Amino acid sequence: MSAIKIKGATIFTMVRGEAPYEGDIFIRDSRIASIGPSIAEEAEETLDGRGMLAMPGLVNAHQHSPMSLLRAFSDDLKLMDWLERKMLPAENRMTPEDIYWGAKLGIAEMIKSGTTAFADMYIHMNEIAEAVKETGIRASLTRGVIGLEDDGGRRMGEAADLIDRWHGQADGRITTMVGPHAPYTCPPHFMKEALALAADKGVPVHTHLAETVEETAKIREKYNRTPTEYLADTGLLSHDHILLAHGVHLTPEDIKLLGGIKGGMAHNPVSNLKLACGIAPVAELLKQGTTVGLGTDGAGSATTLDMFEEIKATAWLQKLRSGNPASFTAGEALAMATAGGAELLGLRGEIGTLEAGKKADIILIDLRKPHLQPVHHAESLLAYSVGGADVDTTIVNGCILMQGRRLLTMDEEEILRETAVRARRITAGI
Ligand SMILES: CSC[C@H]1O[C@@H](n2cnc3c(O)ncnc32)[C@H](O)[C@@H]1O
Ligand SMILES: [Zn+2]
Repeated sequence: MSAIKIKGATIFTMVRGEAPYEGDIFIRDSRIASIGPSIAEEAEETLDGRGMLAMPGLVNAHQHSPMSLLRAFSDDLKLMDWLERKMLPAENRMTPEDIYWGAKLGIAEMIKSGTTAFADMYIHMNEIAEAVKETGIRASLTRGVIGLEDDGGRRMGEAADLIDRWHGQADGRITTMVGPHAPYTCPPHFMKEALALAADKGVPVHTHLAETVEETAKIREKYNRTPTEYLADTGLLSHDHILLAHGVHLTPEDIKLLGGIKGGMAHNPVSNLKLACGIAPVAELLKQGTTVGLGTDGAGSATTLDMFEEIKATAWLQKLRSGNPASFTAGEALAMATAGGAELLGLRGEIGTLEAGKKADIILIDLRKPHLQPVHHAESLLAYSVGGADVDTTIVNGCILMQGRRLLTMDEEEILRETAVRARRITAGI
């Protein structure tokens, strides 16, 4: 039994309708035991929350964590060129060890910028799972599978092994999904095979959808469908839980189809901006009843894994798109980065808000800085002024992973040393 008390913080539970208040949080083992204006019970460890804002940890709902090795490696290309000419050749050179260190680099950045849970899709997933287990973060892991090559079967086998070996491991911090990569890399029979595996194992499906106009044109030419209709035809949209990434190019009919899904859409605005993919119709999806969370996508496109950047970009893009600054609020963007992401990872009821009984995934933001004062409206400050570097403390599953900006479960120097050498080797000459 371990207990931690956060004392005298500004608590922003992010429970709908609750305003921030001064108070304490008492954590016992992995959960919030009590939360309120004043808690008398003493704990083995007390964190001084004065000057800090406590809020739910951020959930990065779509990521490729080892792509941190490819950060700032390739700019100014369209998605297909970027993927085929730069990312895939570099990925083909990555060893399982590279993946392990790349994932650790990504996880270090996430913990340092307030992300406590993430959804990952990549290759060599055992190494990513080991990194998640060691570092203490929470993750939903997916072996990305592509059905265009003749070893798709082996990859599907690896997807099944990942689920058997890791689902529910690391004190329940790891869950898993099945990941057919995208409509343009997975023909119908392969999509159906992936769906059958997900149904058999009882796990969600995680896939990319409708990211570019080129994808839309390709799927129209091949199947005379929109990418969304294509997924509906293969049965994926009727699965028990589906995590879709992007959803930039959607027709009104597509949006209606997506209104009925269980799971939701991960919006990745920074990656979509940088690759000039477009602006996703987030407001329309929400109106239709689709849950929307936020993701960064890999650092190979977004360049950072700072979810506060995604929160800002989401609110600003939706305001710009509608031409109405009142059309999308700071609170909506924050809710997408917390409760929305929790729903997408299948963890609603466990994370996403600060409530007694929920998992203790909490971040403390140090507000004692010129760019964070005065505090008129906490939501506006969090959405528009706070950056990842303002996170002082990160707690996952009741364990402190960062305190005073110092990582407690990782050797930061070692990670920087290892990844610098590996990144150079992987990208040489590409
Ligand atoms: C087979 S593992 C996942 C695979 O996805 C690639 N990827 C990274 N970012 C994107 C994106 O924005 N759209 C499509 N695919 C992407 C990554 O490089 C891996 O190869
Ligand atoms: Zn992606």
